[in-house]
Amino acid sequence: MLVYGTALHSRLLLGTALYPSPDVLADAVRASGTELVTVSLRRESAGMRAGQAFWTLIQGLGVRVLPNTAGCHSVREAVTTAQMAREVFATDWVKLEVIGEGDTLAPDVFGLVEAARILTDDGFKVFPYTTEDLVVAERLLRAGCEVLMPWGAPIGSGKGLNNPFGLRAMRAHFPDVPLVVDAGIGLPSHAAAAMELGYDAVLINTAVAQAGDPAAMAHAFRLAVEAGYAARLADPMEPRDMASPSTPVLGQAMLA
Ligand SMILES: CC(=O)[C@@H](O)[C@H](O)COP(=O)(O)O
Repeated sequence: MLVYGTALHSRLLLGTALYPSPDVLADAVRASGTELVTVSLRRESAGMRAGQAFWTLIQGLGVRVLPNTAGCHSVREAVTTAQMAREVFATDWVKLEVIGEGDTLAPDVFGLVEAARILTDDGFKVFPYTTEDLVVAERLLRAGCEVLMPWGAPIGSGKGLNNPFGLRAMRAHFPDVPLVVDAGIGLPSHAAAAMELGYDAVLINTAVAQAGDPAAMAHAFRLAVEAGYAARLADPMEPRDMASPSTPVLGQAMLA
């Protein structure tokens, strides 16, 4: 996947929150084969000591970092958090979340577009966490975003792809824009389904971090993402309503 001029070979993006320990997180990152992990500035700056240890751990893993504005509920908060993250993590990439509603953690798409415009004008490479709404998607592209990250389902829900039709429409409408399903994926089969729809990558946190064996689950997601991507490249058959014999019969059997 080429995003903001950078080639990412792994199509699995991993969140770094909610792991039972730093060692488990490190094992999961390695098992996932990811090249890009998202980190929350708010979490890392909560305790200076812990923040520094976490940052040292991430740097040792040799992966690229995508700071996020998780937990921000206003444009101002998201923009300020992104600007601080740029200093702390020394990158102009930012996963932009502007949360609009507490029960579903649905994005505030109006605030998202506004914040995306401010940040791209300020030189950021914005990865917006959005819905599958095509109008919002157009506005985000016009605001300077070169990648879109629609939700699969609410963050942390593990529900999978709530609206495969909407995600399919988004893929068809933006054939050349890198698209990443972000949030709500609970199982490797959900990730494979996203890739089979033609998505370029998936971003997963909770389903790996909260698994009984996060490293094993990270490996399972890695395989699923590769399988789904390979299936998409292999041009899957179209489903049909009626049966179609898979063993065509020509002529009649010669029975004595
Ligand atoms: C960490 C992060 O970026 C999350 O906000 C992201 O949306 C992942 O969601 P899940 O935890 O549902 O995988």
